[in-house]
Parts: sequence; C-alpha cells; structure tokens
Amino acid sequence: MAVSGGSLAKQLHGLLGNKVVRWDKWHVFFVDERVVPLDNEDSNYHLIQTELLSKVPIPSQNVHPIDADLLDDLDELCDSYEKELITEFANRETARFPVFDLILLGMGPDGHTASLFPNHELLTESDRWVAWIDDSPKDPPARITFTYPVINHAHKCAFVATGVEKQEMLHVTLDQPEQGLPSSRVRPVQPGLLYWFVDDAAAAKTEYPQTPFKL
Ligand SMILES: O=C1O[C@H](COP(=O)(O)O)[C@@H](O)[C@H](O)[C@H]1O
Repeated sequence: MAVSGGSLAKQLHGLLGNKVVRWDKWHVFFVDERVVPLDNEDSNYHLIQTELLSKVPIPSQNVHPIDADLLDDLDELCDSYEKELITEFANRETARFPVFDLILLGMGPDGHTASLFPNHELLTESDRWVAWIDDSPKDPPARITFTYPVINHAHKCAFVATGVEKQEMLHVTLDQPEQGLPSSRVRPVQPGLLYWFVDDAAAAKTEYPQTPFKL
C-alpha cells in the first residue's frame, strides 16, 4: 500500500490493535514526500512512522521511505524512488505502472491530493511514476509525488477527508468534477475502486449520493 501524510495520519489510529491485519505482509510506500530529512517534523515518513508504523509489527525492510542522501538532487531522488517501485513490483506485475493494492489519500482545503496542486503542470504528467515540484503553494516547497498514472492504476484508492475546512472542496470534487481539481482527477482505471471516507462536517454541502458506513 501507499500512504499520504497530513491529517490522514491520525485517522490511522483505528488500525492499531486490529487483530485481523497481517502486518508482516504489508509493504508501505509514500504517495508523496516533502524533501526534508526523514526525522524532520515536515516529513510524511516521520509522521506516519510516529503515528502508525512504530506501533505495529511491520518489518522495517517493508517500509520504503525516500533516500535521504539524495535531498539535494530532485531528479535523482525521483529516479531512486521509481527504482524502489520497480524493484518491489518487478516480479508481480507486467503492467506499465505499479499496481498498488491500496493507495490512501488526503485532500487539502484547496483540493490538492498527494503533492498534486490545482493548475500545476504535473496534473497532466502521463509518463513518469514519480515526479518532483519545487514550487508547492504549501510549505515545504520541494516535494516528490506519485503521478496520476500510478495513483489511478491502484486496485483501490481511498480518500479520508474530515472537518469543515474540507467541506467546500469535497463539494466541488464530487459534484463538479468538470472543474478538474486534483482530487477529482483520481479515477482508478477499471476494475479499480475509489472510496471516500468523510465525516458529517466535510460532507455537509455534498450532493453526491452517500452510502453511510459506520465503523
Ligand atoms: O501536504 C500534504 O497535504 C495533503 C493533505 O493534507 P491534509 O492535512 O489537509 O489532510 C496530504 O494528503 C499530503 O500527503 C501532504 O503532503
């Protein structure tokens, strides 16, 4: 699976203590990463490590952070993360893109997902698996991110969006996909599935038919 950072991290607490999950079978990649050392407060790896990975028995070799020795060279950083994906998926898939079982996504209050921001040229990247930006409108400016070809080839993509600050963008994402917000562009190719896990505050303006699901 691949996981995002941000507010999603705390929602993963529900997995702790789950007796059904076979943690030793998991491999964890990062949907996007801020180009900072892995122990920096801004690092998505640091966040997910703190909130989830340090609390469950996932073998450390199954966790795939960016190579922190390459923070000064964004091209090299992306190439090395693509190679990490190639190595992991080499014996499993013949597809042109890695096919994750699950990609967990968040949505920013501006409708961005991963490090794919509104009106950014990366929204139309169709070739690379992992790409960099150095002009993120949200700090820190330098990041690497999965591109849509990777995200949209997953078996399952699941967004988690909570709180009133996500209300407007959830409405636009689901009810006005023609506006092309980054979060609207997540459309897994057949037979992939897309789920949205939202709370009442985030969903208050949404017209899209909902299937309430209580954990
Ligand atoms: O910068 C980022 O933001 C998004 C959304 O974060 P949220 O805190 O508004 O939920 C996150 O999904 C992404 O991984 C992260 O790098």
